[in-house]
Amino acid sequence: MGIILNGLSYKNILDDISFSLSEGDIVALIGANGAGKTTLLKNIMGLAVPSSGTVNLENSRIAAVFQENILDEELSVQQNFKFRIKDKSKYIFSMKKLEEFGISPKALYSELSGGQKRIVNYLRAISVNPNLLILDELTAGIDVDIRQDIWRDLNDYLEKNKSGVIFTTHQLDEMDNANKVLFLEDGKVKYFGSMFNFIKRMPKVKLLSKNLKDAQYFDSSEKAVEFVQKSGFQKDNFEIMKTTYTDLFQNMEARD
Ligand SMILES: Nc1ncnc2c1ncn2[C@@H]1O[C@H](COP(=O)(O)OP(=O)(O)OP(=O)(O)O)[C@@H](O)[C@H]1O
Repeated sequence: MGIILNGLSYKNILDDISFSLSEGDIVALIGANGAGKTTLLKNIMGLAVPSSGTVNLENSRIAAVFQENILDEELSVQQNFKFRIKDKSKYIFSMKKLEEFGISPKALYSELSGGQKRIVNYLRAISVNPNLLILDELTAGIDVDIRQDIWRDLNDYLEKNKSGVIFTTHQLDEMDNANKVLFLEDGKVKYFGSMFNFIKRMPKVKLLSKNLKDAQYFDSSEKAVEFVQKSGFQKDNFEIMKTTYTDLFQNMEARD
């Protein structure tokens, strides 16, 4: 399994995107609203044709979950799966998973909540045993405990199948699951590389103060304290805290 993108551009949305992934890579595709994440995934899937550049998928069996629902609304969940999964053991496995997630196989797909539909879409995707999963906002609008259940299940699948994954999310804590980060800004790659380096290059602490318009970022608490002392901030007028993924993300966007 592998993906190689070479200079992919799409209309005026994506600009000269190149990166490659290999087996077992779990990539967090992040970026602000409208950065081009979904458009990139659709180009990879062949649902949109690049204006220039190439997408090379080597021995990849891809399954995707996009934000739109693609199963038949008027059928039950069970009927939807029966139509799509020919292998009996995979079908039984999917039925078991549905029950683990508390979803009745007999329920009409149209009557499920938005979150339940996404779980069903995810289970349908893994039922075909893909070695590349494309997950666009899989956990959007899903309660935190169910999100954790989905990630536990997905990590279990990945461990057993050595599949690659590209997932988008606005829940930046989900980046913990990734080993690589692809950060898009205005359709361009702002960062592509290991999660480890992504975190390493970012500041460790942030300083908030009524005296500052924006948060200030520092490589160490000592440097933040030095700044506070130099600026003469009063004790109750500032706060120094550890950076979170949200800070990393905002800080990268604010750069250049
Ligand atoms: N079918 C389309 N035709 C024209 N423009 C489109 C189309 N789909 C998306 N766009 C535009 O392309 C840009 C990128 O959209 P895209 O949905 O890929 O962003 P995104 O990063 O996935 O955003 P979000 O986080 O909000 O889902 C946006 O400016 C959007 O308006």
